[in-house]
Amino acid sequence: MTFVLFGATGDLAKRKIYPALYNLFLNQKLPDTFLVVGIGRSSLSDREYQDRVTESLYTFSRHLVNDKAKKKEFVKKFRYTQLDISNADGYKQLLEIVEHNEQEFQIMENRMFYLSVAPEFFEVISFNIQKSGLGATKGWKRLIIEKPFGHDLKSAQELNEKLSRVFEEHEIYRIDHYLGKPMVQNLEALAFANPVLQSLWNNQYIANVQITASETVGLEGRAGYYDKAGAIRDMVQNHMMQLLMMTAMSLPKQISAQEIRGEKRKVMESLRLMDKKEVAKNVVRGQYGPGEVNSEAVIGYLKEPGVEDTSSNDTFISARLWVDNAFWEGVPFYIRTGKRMAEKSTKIVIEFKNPLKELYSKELQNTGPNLLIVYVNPNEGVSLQLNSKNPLNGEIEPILVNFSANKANVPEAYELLIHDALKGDSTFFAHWNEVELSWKWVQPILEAFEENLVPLQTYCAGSMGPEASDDLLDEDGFKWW
Ligand SMILES: NC(=O)C1=CN([C@@H]2O[C@H](COP(=O)(O)OP(=O)(O)OC[C@H]3O[C@@H](n4cnc5c(N)ncnc54)[C@H](OP(=O)(O)O)[C@@H]3O)[C@@H](O)[C@H]2O)C=CC1
Ligand SMILES: O=C1O[C@H](COP(=O)(O)O)[C@@H](O)[C@H](O)[C@H]1O
Repeated sequence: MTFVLFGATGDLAKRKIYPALYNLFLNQKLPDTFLVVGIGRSSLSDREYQDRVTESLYTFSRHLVNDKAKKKEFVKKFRYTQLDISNADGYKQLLEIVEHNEQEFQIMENRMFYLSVAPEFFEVISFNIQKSGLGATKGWKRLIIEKPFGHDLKSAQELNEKLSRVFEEHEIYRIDHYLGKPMVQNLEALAFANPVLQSLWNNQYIANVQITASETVGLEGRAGYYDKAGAIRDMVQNHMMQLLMMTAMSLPKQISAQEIRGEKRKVMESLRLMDKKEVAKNVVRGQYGPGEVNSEAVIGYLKEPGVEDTSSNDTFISARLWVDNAFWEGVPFYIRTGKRMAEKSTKIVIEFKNPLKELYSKELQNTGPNLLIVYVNPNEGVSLQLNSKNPLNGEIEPILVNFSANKANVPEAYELLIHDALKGDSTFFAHWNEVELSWKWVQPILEAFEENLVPLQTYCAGSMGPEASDDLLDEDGFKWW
């Protein structure tokens, strides 16, 4: 297999892709014969490129690089080609290099094209892969692409149309790194391996579902991208919607990529679309002001380097969604995500109905609802909030039954995903249908923001977002957990 990596000198390659490949190599999960052909604009010799790969392993690999011989064997597989992505002629030379190496090292003609470059290059690269003959292999060809997939519904559809001239849907692996997180991959197992949960996973027992992805970081030098994207495109259209699909999907008859993606698609098809005039009733749009995060003073968004002081970009979104199918009719799904919030936490909270409270209101006055909490990041685990009698005072009070996953040596999201793509398993990649349906839900929100139909609420850095976000749940008699 030849792993053709566009963007080989970039940040993602250095932080995620090389360490992931190295860990797969150590665990013997890469094909016996493989070669990585890295592509960038910079001028580098193979040796200089290999040194960069080595440096990335020392800095970012989850395994210590203490076996020098193994490390040497691994980096020997890396070759570098300087190529301007938009220059069609350069791809002929790239084909020659790939073919030469395939022959010399008897590598099977399986080619993985990984586009770790800005999205405006996706189209030209795929076009040139086809035109140069790189895509005409005797084995398989696959494409891994990073987000963002389009800027809105129309641009996503156009991009997909162009990619699908070169790659069939089953050859395209759209990375959403949230789908590579072990606890997200565990969601379906939690349901199918636990009949007790499975039988409760519907509107008869569940009062609401809350999905939070809060971050403490601010812009991290990415103003150029983020100020145009906002939380709505950066997190909601992709990661939050994937978490929603994974939570709301019904158990498929078989655990296969096709069936799971089919169930996710059904969720998206049942998602109630909003008219842009309804957006303000269901979506809260926020931007952080100055404040304190982890006991340190931080500046507000408008003072961040690279951000115009008139920017109305959203750094926080919360929203109420409805999945109009037989399982979820009447159950609100709430999502919230933002930068510069009080804590770094991604979690899914299922709040169960509490019919007994009506009957025993006096006895159960100190109790809480039953909650199932799936901690995705940075902690991984599951908690169940039950009510139990406190032997000290005889009161019935909430208690938490906790399971914390052992994170030692758990593969990182990119490792799991690259391994799946190499095996041809697309279960945890975003299918085009999911991406398109997700943009369909997001599109009226983009338009409402554009036309200023939704007030921009300022929140203090270090808080859990604007008050309006709490009000959204309060209207329905709930609160964020
Ligand atoms: N970094 C991250 O953590 C994440 C990134 N992503 C996505 O991954 C992709 C890559 O991001 P990132 O690595 O951060 O980007 P960088 O800006 O760090 O790297 C961009 C890469 O593209 C190469 N490049 C740019 N223009 C050309 C050109 N004309 N011809 C050839 N090569 C070119 C650069 O080469 P050179 O250095 O030689 O100029 C470099 O290797 C983006 O789509 C981003 O949205 C997604 C999630 C997280
Ligand atoms: O894709 C992105 O995700 C990160 C958050 O990822 P996590 O794994 O740390 O939860 C976010 O910071 C970034 O803005 C976004 O592009």
